[in-house]
Amino acid sequence: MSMQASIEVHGVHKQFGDKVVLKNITLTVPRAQIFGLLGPSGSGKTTLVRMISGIDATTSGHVCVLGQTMPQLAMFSQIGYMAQSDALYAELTAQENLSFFATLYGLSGAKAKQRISDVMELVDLSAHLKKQVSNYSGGMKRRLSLAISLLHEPRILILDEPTVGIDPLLRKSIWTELMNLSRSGTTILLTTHVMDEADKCDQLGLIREGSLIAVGTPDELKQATSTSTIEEAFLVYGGARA
Ligand SMILES: Nc1ncnc2c1ncn2[C@@H]1O[C@H](COP(=O)(O)OP(=O)(O)OP(=O)(O)O)[C@@H](O)[C@H]1O
Repeated sequence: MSMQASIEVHGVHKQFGDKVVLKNITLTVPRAQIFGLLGPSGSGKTTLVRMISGIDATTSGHVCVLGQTMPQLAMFSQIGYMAQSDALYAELTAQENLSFFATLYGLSGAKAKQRISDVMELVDLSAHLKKQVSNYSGGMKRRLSLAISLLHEPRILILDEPTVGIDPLLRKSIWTELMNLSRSGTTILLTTHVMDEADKCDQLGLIREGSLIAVGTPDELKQATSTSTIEEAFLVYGGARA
C-alpha cells in the first residue's frame, strides 16, 4: 500500500442475501483528499461508506484504512462517521448528546468542553446547545450529527450526504471548513447528490448499479466526456449518450 493512501478499497463485493449491491469496487483515497461518491439513489454509496467506516463487513474483497484492515474496533477513534439518518438521542439536549459521544471517544473535562464549543460554533448551533434535540429541525439535526463526527478530530471523516437539509449559506461555510480540515491533513470521503458540491471534491467516484463507472478529478471527468458539467459527465459514463 502506498504510504500516502488513507483509504484503500480493493475488489470489494457486497451482497445482502441474493441481492448483489456492490460489484468489484477498487479505489484509493490519498491522505488529505476530499473524495466524493456520486450516484443515483440505491446505487450502493451508503453500503460502501459503511464498509469503509467498519460498520459492515464486505462479502469479499478488502478495505484498508490508515493501513489497517477493516472492520477493526481500534479504528473507531480515527474515524468520524456521519450517517444518513441522524443517530441522536432526541430526548437529550445537544450538549448531553455531545457529552455522551465525547465520553465514548475518551474526551473529558476541559478538553471535551472546548471541543464541544468548537464544533457547535462550526455548525452554527452554539445558541442551541441546551435545547432538547426533539425540538431541533431536520437541518439542525444534520448539523449536530456533523458536529459529533468532528468531535474527536478524526484523521478520516466519512460523511453520508452531510449537507441534506442545510441552507446554502451554511452549506458554504461547512464546505469552507471541510476544505480547512483537508488542508490540515484530514482525509474526507463523502456522498452527495449536489453537483456543485461534487465540483469541490479533489476526486470523484461515479457509482451506478453497484459498479464504479469512473474515477477522476471533476475536470478530468468533464474533459474525458467532453462535457461542461459533472451531471452531463455522469450521464455519458452511465451510457445515456456515447
Ligand atoms: N441491509 C440491507 N439488506 C438488504 N438490502 C440492502 C441493505 N442495505 C442496503 N440494501 C440495498 O442495497 C442497495 C444500495 O443501497 P444504498 O443505501 O447503499 O444506496 P445509496 O446509493 O446510498 O442510495 P441513497 O442515495 O438513496 O442513499 C439498495 O437497493 C438497498 O435496498
